[in-house]
Amino acid sequence: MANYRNKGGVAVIELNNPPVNALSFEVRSGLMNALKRAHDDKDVKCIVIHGKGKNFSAGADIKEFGGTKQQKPWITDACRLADESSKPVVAAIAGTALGGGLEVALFCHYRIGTPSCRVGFPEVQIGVLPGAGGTQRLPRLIGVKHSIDMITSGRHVMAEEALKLGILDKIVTDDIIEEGIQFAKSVVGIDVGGRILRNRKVEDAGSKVFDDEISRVKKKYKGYIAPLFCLKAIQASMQLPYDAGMEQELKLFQQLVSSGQAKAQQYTFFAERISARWQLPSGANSQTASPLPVKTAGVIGAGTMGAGIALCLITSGIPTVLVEQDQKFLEKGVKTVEGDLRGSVALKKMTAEQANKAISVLKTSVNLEDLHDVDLVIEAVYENLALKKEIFAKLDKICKSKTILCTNTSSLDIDTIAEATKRRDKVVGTHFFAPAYIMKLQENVYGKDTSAETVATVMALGKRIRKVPVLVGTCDSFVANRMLHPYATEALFLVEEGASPYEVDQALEDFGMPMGMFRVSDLSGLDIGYKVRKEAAKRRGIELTSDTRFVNGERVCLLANVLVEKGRLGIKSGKGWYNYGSPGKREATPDPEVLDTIEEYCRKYDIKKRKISSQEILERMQLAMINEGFKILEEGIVSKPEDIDIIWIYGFGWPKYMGGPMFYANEMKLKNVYRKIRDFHQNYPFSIHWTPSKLLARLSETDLPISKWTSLINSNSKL
Ligand SMILES: CCCCCCCC/C=C\C/C=C/C(=O)SCCNC(=O)CCNC(=O)[C@H](O)C(C)(C)COP(=O)(O)OP(=O)(O)OC[C@H]1O[C@@H](n2cnc3c(N)ncnc32)[C@H](O)[C@@H]1OP(=O)(O)O
Repeated sequence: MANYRNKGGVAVIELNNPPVNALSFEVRSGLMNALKRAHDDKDVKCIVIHGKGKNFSAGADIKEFGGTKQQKPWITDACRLADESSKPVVAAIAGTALGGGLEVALFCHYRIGTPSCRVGFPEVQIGVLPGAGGTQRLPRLIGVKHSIDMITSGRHVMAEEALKLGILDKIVTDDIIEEGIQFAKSVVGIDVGGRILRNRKVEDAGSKVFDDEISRVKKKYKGYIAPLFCLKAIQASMQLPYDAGMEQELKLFQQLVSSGQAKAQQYTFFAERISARWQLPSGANSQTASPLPVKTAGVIGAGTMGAGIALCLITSGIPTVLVEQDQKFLEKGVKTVEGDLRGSVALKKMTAEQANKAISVLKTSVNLEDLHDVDLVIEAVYENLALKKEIFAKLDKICKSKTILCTNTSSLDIDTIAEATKRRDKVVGTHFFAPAYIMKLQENVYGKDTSAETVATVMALGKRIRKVPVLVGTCDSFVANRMLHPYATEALFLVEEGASPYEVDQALEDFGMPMGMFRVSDLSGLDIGYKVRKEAAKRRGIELTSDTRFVNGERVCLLANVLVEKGRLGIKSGKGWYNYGSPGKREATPDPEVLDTIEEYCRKYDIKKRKISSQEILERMQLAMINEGFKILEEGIVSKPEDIDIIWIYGFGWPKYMGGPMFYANEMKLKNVYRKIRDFHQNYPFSIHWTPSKLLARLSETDLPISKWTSLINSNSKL
C-alpha cells in the first residue's frame, strides 16, 4: 500500500511494502489513490514520494510476473497523475530505486537521493525490460548511449554517478523525507513543463550505434534475449513519438515476460535467496545462528587456488596472511596476486588505489606459526588427505581456540580432516572454484560435528567476499564434482561411441554452457584428473591402466589417460583434447592427432562407432547428472533443489536463462525425465549412474512443480 499525509501543504506519499517496497497491486493502487488525493487537495502545493524503511523501491513485484497478466492499475496508470500534475512531484530516494522503482521516480519532476542510494534497471537480469516507460524516459533524460549501458547491463548506478548523469538533481545528507519536503517547497511556483520527460525529444544517435550494440550484446550476453529486446525498445524511443514508443515497449515487455528465459531467470533470482537460507540436520539454521567476526584470515598454499582465495579476501578488505612452505612458491603466489590485481585495474574493474589498498593488507610467511592470531584459516594445499590432516593437527595447536579452520578440498571427507583436531565443531569445507577470484560459487561443506556458528561464519564470509555461498553435506566429491562425474563420464562414452570431442563441446556451448567439457578439462589440466583417478583407485585397492575398460563390473573410459601418457596435458602443454599452438595459449583448434588416437583406441577394443546427434549428447550428459542431483537430494546432502541449481549456475556457468539443471528437469516434466533415465539404464546397464533415483521415481508420479519438491521430500523421509 501507500501512506498519505499532508505536512503543511506538502503531500508526503510513502510506498509501504517492506522490506524493499516492491510495487505490488496494493502499492500501485495506493500510489494512484494518493496522487489523486494530492491532486484534488487545494491545500497541497507540492508532492514528495519516498519509500518506507531503507529502500525507495526495488521495482515491480517479481512474483506477480508468474501469472499471465498483471492486475491493473499498472505502474504507468498509477504514475500518470505525477506526469500530468502542475504541482511539482519529487522522488526522495534512499537505498535503492530499481526497475519499476526508478520508473516511478522518472515520472516525478525531480529526484533527490542520499549519498549511498543506488538506481538502476536490473530487469534484464530477470529476463524482462523496463516496461513502465523506463526505456522511453531514460533516453529523454540522459541520452541514448548511457541508457543503453544502464538498461542492457542492469548495473546499479551509485548516487555520485547518477548525479553526473542527470538522473538525480541533488544529493542530500540529512533525513531523506525532510530533505524531500524542503526541496519540494523550494520548487513550488517554478513551471514544471520543462521537467516532464514525455515532452522531451530523444537525440538521434543514428542506427549504426544500434547495429554495433547488437553485436556487442550478442557477444557479451550470449544466448540471452532480453538485452536485444532492450535495444529494440530504446531504439523505439529515438524513432517514435512518446506514446507510440510506450506501446512498443509494452509489446516487447509482454513478449519477454511470457518467454521461457524470463521464467528461468526469475526462478534463479528467488533460488539464490532460497539457497541462502540454510539449515543443518540439527534444525539450527540461518535465522537462529550468528556468525563469528572475521577480522583477519590466513590462507595456506600459494598455488593457483590459494593465491586466488587470498585475492578474494584482500580485495574485500580482510587482512590476510598467505603461507607457503617454500619461499620460491610463496613469491610465485604473490606474483599471481599482483598480476591479477594489475589485470583488474587494466580492465577497469578496480582503481589502482583499490588495488594498492588490497595488496597492503596481504602479509606472507613460510611459517604456519604466523597464523596464531587470525580468526579464520583456509587451507588450499593439494588434494592429499594425509597432508591435510597433518596441517590441521598443527593449526589446531597454533591457532587461538576460536579460530575456524576451513579446507578447500574438492572431494575429501571433512570429518576425517576434522578428526585431526580437538575442535571438530570449528572445521568446515569452503570449496572454491577455479579461477577462485572469478567464479562466484563457494560450496561450503559441513561435517557431522560442524557447529551452526561455524556454518554461519563461512556463509557470511562468502557473501562478504562477493561469492554465492551454498551449504552442502559431506559425501564423496560433495555436490558440484559428484554431479560432474557422470556428466564427464558420459562425454567420454559418447566419444568412444562416435561423437568427436569437438561435437560434444559444440552441443554444450550451443546449449549455453560457457565452455564444453573437453575445453574445460584442457583448462584445468588433464594431468590433474589423471592423478585424482590414480589416487582414488589406489584408495579402493584398484590398479588403473589405460587398458582398463571395466572396474568391478562398471564401464570406465580412460581415453584421457591415453592423452596424458602422450604428453597432452591441456593448455599448459599446448595440447590436450585441442591443439593450442604453444603452452599457455588459449585459442583451441580441433586436432586430427586426437581423432586418430580415438580411432586407434576404438579399433583396439573393437568399439563400433555411429553418428551421434547433438540432442543425444545433451540428453545423456545432462540426464546422467540430473539423476545424480536427485540422489543427492534423496540422501539429504542438500536440503532443496535450488541449492543444486545455484551450484551449477555459479560453479559451472549453467546459463541462468535455463534456470539450473533441476529447474530444467522440472520444465521437461519429471515423468519424461524418469522415462528417459530408465531407458538409458536399460541400454547402458554397466553404468551405475543410470540407476534411477528413487526420489525422482516418486516425484515423477506426482507432477509437483519444483517449488513443492522440498515439502514432499521433508514430509516423506522414507522414499
Ligand atoms: C502481461 C503482463 C503485462 C503487464 C504490464 C506491466 C508493465 C510492466 C511493469 C513493470 C516493469 C518493471 C519491472 C520491474 O521492476 S522488474 C523488478 C526489477 N527489480 C529488481 O530486479 C530488483 C530485485 N531486487 C534486488 O536486486 C534486491 O532484492 C535488492 C538490491 C533490492 C535488495 O537486496 P538485499 O538487501 O540483499 O535483499 P534481498 O535481495 O534478500 O531481498 C529481500 C527480500 O525482498 C524480495 N524482493 C526483492 N526484490 C523484489 C521484487 N522486485 N519483487 C518481489 N520480491 C522482491 C527478495 O526475494 C527477498 O525476499 P525473501 O527471499 O523472502 O527474503
